Amino acid sequence: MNEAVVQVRGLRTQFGSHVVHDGLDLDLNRGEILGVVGGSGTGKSVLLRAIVGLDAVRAGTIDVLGNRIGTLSGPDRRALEQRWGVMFQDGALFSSLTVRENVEVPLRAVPGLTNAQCRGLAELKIGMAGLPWKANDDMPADLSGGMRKRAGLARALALDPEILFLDEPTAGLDPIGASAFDRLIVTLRNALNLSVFLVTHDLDTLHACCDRVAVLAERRVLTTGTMAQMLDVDDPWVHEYFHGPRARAVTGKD
Ligand SMILES: Nc1ncnc2c1ncn2[C@@H]1O[C@H](COP(=O)(O)OP(=O)(O)OP(=O)(O)O)[C@@H](O)[C@H]1O
Repeated sequence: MNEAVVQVRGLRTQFGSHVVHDGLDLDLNRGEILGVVGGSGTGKSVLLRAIVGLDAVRAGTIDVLGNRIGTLSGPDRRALEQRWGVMFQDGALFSSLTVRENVEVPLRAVPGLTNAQCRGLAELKIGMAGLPWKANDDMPADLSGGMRKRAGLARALALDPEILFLDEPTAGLDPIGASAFDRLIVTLRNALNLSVFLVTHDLDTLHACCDRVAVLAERRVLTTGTMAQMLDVDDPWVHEYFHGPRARAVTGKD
């Protein structure tokens, strides 16, 4: 029996008169890597931001690890935030802090951790994200795009989260860097028993990482299933996406 660590029901989000989601339902099950795909502007990032409480919800409910988003007291909300990590598309690092200091930011909010413990834990997470120790003292501006993403991942892992939210983790990476990042996501999921909500356009990432895919279209989740199941979905966008030339290049099938 699947345990949903994220459960979205009847979600409606909108900015002014622009409705992004309407009646959207989605589950992220414990231990799975769920790929969230959809055309540009279908609301993948807004969905991620709504789940972690950064974008307002007009209707519907979002439960994360049994807690209803939008109803929690300050301390409960902060306690819940410590159980997830978010890696935004550009890494969202503080430009005036070193990589280690960036990763220390969430650790500093934990009562009882000494400076030395924060430092040690930050260095551990930076190593887990696949960065060399030399990167600890680098400023974000000194890093390549791929290294910045790994630094953002290290920060997302800082508090030993149960859920990892990744917004287009391989966007802008060269194919070798992207496939290394894909492998890292799977390795970390397996080692840390993470549940992963992964927004992506990258078909290679879907194939390499994802147990299930959710397709966003028409303001809701149009379909969910395995990559194999996506091949049989009778919808023009889904068909083009999973059977188009780029999909054939990934699978090697005509
Ligand atoms: N803060 C905001 N204010 C107004 N409109 C917004 C805001 N954030 C997002 N939107 C709009 O919501 C829609 C969905 O945006 P979102 O970034 O979630 O799309 P996406 O599916 O992630 O797109 P892409 O694949 O291009 O990154 C877009 O039309 C966008 O312009």
